[in-house]
Amino acid sequence: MASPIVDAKVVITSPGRNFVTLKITTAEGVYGLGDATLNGRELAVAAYLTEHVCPLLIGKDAHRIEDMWQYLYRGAYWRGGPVGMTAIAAVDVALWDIKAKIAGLPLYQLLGGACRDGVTVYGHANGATIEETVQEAIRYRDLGYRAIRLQSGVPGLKSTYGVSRDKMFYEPADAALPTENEWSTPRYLRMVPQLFKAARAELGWDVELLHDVHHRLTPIEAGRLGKDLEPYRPFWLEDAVTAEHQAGFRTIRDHTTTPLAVGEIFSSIWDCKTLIEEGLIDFIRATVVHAGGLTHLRRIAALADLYHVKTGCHGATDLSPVSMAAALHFGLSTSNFGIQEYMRHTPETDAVFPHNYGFEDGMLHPGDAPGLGVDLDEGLAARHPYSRAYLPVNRLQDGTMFNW
Ligand SMILES: O=C(O)C(=O)C[C@H](O)[C@H](O)CO
Ligand SMILES: [Mg+2]
Repeated sequence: MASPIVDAKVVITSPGRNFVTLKITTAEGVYGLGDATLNGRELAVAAYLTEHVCPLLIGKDAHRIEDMWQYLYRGAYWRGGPVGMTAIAAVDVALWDIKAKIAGLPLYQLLGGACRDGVTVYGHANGATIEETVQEAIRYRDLGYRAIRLQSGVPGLKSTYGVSRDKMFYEPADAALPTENEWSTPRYLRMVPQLFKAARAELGWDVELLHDVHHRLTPIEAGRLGKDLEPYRPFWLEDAVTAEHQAGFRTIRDHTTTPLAVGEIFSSIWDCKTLIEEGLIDFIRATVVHAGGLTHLRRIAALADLYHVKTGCHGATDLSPVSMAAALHFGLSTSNFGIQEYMRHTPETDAVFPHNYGFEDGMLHPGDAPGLGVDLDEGLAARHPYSRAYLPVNRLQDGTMFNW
């Protein structure tokens, strides 16, 4: 039985940070939500959806999710890219939400059912110094986290990626024009092994420790860091080199057994096909909102499974609760799930997006409400108008423009 789409609209709200949400409604009055947030470029996706995608949806059958995906991807001559793939993701997730609501089942049941008790997540411990970061990691462990990402300030640098004032709610998109960060690879490479040594001494070995390089090393520098960290058995080293320099991962692999993760900025399976097939990575971080939705992320995971690569989806605050819920339904039902990033949203964001998922004992569970289990309070959303916010840019200490 068909469920014709009668409305598709974009809601932009900023309860502390910007979010773009697509709401699709069917003739029966069932609606589904899809996240379309692309940090710092939100209005580009909003316009793409409103001007070029929403008109295509009206009258189409909401149940034909695969066909809709192919229509929007293959049917568009200009394929791929973060803006287009985020827009497709929003449609895709909203349609899965609708289908599961109509079926009266939590979405993970339609994706094959649970294959684990919950979705193990990692939290973010950070501090201005190694001591502060380790104290934060202890706090996260005491909150029940079994996996913790460690990011610390670097002596001699006035600011560093991953270190924030507010410890629970890290928000890098912090200004109406980009903040300028400062970077020194030698200073950083001296700090990280000391951080892991101190963390293992205090936390022991029962907790997984992760680290995000945030695209800042050359392959040989990353190989050196991976080797230096081996004694402390990190769960992964993330984005060790720029994501587009795929051959760089071969060099890193030649020098270290530290597991490698990449992919939060990937838009499609084509961005990670070689990395997966050639065994150059251990975790693929492609995420539901930026890689074409659940339909496409499941394809990526299926390819990765063949090569023993696990998922480790991006889950920063710029992925709205709609994306977090979709990631949890996906993680619960995907056999080669590895870990899920979990940066908590602020209470203001949670109020705009009331949701069913909950954290217990180091794991999130999406809950058993039909669909995604997330709603959008449009009245409240309207009280938080869009406010332009950029991610920072980064320069070396001599002023050279660098990767952020
Ligand atoms: O969460 C991570 O691993 C990140 O690297 C966070 C990103 O910088 C952030 O989501 C960019 O929008
Ligand atoms: Mg990252």
